[in-house]
Amino acid sequence: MTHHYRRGLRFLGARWPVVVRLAAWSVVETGQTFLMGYAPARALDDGFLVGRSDVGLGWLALAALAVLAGAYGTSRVYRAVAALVEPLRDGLVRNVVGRGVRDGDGAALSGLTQQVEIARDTFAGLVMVSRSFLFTSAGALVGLCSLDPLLLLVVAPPLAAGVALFVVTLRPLARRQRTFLLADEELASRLGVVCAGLRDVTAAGAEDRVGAELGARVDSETRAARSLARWGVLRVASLTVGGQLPLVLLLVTAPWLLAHGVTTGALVGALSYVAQSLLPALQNLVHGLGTSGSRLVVVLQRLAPPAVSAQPEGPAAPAPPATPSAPAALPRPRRPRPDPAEPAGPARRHPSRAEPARKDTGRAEPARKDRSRAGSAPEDTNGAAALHLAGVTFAYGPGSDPVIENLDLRLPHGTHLAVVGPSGIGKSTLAGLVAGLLEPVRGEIRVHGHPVPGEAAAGRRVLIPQEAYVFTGTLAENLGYLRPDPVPEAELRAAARTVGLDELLDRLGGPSAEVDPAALSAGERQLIALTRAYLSYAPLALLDEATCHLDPSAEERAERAFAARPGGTLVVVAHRAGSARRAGRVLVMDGRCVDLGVHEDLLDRSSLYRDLIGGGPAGSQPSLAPRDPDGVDAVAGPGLARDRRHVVAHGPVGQMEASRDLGDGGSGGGEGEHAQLAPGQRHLGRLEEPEAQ
Ligand SMILES: Nc1ncnc2c1ncn2[C@@H]1O[C@H](COP(=O)(O)OP(=O)(O)OP(=O)(O)O)[C@@H](O)[C@H]1O
Repeated sequence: MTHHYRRGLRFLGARWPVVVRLAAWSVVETGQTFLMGYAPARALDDGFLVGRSDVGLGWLALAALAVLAGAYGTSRVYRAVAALVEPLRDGLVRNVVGRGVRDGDGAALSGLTQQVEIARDTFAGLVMVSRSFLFTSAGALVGLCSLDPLLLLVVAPPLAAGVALFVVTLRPLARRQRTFLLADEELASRLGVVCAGLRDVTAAGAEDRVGAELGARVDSETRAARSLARWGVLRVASLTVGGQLPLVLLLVTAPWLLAHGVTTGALVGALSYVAQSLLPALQNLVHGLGTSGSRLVVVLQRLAPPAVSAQPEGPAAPAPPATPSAPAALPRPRRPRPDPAEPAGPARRHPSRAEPARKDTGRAEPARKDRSRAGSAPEDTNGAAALHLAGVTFAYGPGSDPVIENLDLRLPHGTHLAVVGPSGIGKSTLAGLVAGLLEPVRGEIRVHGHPVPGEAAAGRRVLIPQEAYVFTGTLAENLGYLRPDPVPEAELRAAARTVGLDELLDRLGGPSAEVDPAALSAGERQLIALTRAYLSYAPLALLDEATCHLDPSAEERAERAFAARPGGTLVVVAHRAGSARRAGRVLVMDGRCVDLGVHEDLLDRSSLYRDLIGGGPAGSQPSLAPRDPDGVDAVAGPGLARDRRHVVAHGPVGQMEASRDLGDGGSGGGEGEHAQLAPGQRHLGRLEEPEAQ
């Protein structure tokens, strides 16, 4: 900080003519301070108290003239201050613009020029308050002395003690003020970054980490504020001792002063000096220097050329942020950093609003570059299913009804499962549970034998939600986002062709074309998200209405692409009937009941499924989402998969418990078992798919 004081003195020294002009006009301004106490004293003693009203009025008129002269002086003072402050501003602007042009950082430049304005205003304020205190106290002390030196004896010691106390506390207080300011700015800038990137935070499952980081910053600001407040008490004490104690002393010692020749007028004049000049000037000094001084130091430190910028003082002082407009930010999408993918706590968010499990897919197992090996998963527990839910129960709150209750589900590698059910029944919740975005209250979920949540499981599944996440960057960056290694262009183009992104890829100008997410349609964003997931090494793909903005043929192409991924397993939260018909298995969710089967069988036995699929002209693509405006009532089209190999289902908890015994005996799966069911009747037992497809 001393460095800044020295620079400040050098700055003032180089402009001594302006400083002299400022002092001269301050003297004119101070004339009114002197007369503020002296004139009433003379008006009383020489005028009104001795019956000479004309003299009294004359002194008062002189005081009024002094106020006018003082006002003129003040206006000239402002000009002189401007002449002092503007060069500072010009110098700072030259400095930051030079840096901005050199570094080519426009955002930082705009932030810094804003700070230059703050520096200029703060500096002007400082010049005004310190100058005002200097000249006001000089005028008042000279006035007191001319009235009676005894008055000086009463007023000067506490004033000196107050100023001394203030000076002593100035540095520690400024340091704390600075720490607080930095903590406050840092918190504000981090909040700015986090708020703008909430989507990314959710996408990365980083709420806990970001929350903890922000919490630590809030705590650090609170600590800084407390420490500042403690030192602020001393500042108030200096004000009390220097400004208010003289008033009290003047009143208490009044009899003694009068007995020692001080006149009534002089006493009134002294009170006027203290109450109207010294106290306000001291107040301004204490508040102005204490607050603006440290603010100026902080801002100057930031604006100073790096070579001369001082290190923050004090052990608790955090490093200043890079700039307010370009703070050290969250990982930017263009240069993604691996993030912990698995949220640790219980249910926190709606999965359909979440983003794909990002880098976790590749990061968990970076060596697995061979797509054909993805499904074989050599590290997986022997014989493990692609997805296994055992007794999974989930509720959104401790007092809420479970959305999913005691669900068992086992999908072998290569399964293509469609999940259907009325709106709000829990399809996205199921996807969120498998994706590790939500944590079951009870039960266990495993992906390729690895527990969810867990890093190994995170590396083996990818969730594509309805809201496709596309960021500003090149198409290749967007598409390769879930891959730890660079994606060869040929592979990228092949994936785009398979999923149905090729047309957009060509239209945008190839993989290196910049993507403006706002300029894309929702369907185009979905195609990008789908291709990105397709390119990932995660063998289990969860499509949660991820194709709802595509037309039926584009949806079919994308789903078939995922279903055909070697070793890949596909779970589709179906948006249209076509998705259910295409899938090898369909899971019908109906509150606490679920029903698992093949499309044809479900049509036979599940009235809910029939309702969801609807009845209409053959070949149409009815929507499974009742709220979907595109939904058309239609019968399931031709070409249905007539796979009746296996159907098992379970009912509500009680029934299921009872049925397990039953089911264990009879759930070997197969047509015979299914044939025993009347249409629409639920088959009670454990939800399980045979390993063989
Ligand atoms: N974050 C949340 N907090 C509390 N309740 C939630 C939350 N997200 C979903 N729910 C509730 O959980 C139930 C299941 O929601 P979910 O989104 O899983 O249904 P869905 O079958 O996917 O519906 P849709 O087809 O409309 O997307 C609904 O009643 C929903 O209101």
